[in-house]
Amino acid sequence: MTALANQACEPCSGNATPMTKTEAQDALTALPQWKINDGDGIMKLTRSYHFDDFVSALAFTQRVGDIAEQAGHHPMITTEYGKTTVTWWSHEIGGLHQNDFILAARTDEVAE
Ligand SMILES: C[C@H](O)[C@H](O)[C@H]1CNC2=NC(N)=NC(=O)C2=N1
Repeated sequence: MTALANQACEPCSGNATPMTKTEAQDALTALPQWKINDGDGIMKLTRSYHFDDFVSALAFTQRVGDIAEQAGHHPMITTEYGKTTVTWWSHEIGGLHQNDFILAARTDEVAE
């Protein structure tokens, strides 16, 4: 498990400050396959994973769901034939928090 994936998540609290764009870009260096998009004005961390079929994409989706439930922090997941897209952000603060980067790293850990 990578150092980032092994970090403890902080409890989600509405009074945390969202990362600045610079802070998010810096944190992104630890997650080279991930992208930051803020098309709707909220910075989000996203990556697509490719699989041979729908069943594999769905099984990965469940593994990500297990990570989320364990952490109490949840992504948006789109699952289709051969592809699962995972997007992390912190709803309560309307942006990115270190928790999102930790959980993105944990997501990479369960992608076979
Ligand atoms: C009550 C519950 O713990 C909170 O609503 C959690 C649930 N999961 C969450 N997931 C994400 N990504 N952001 C949140 O702010 C969040 N809040």
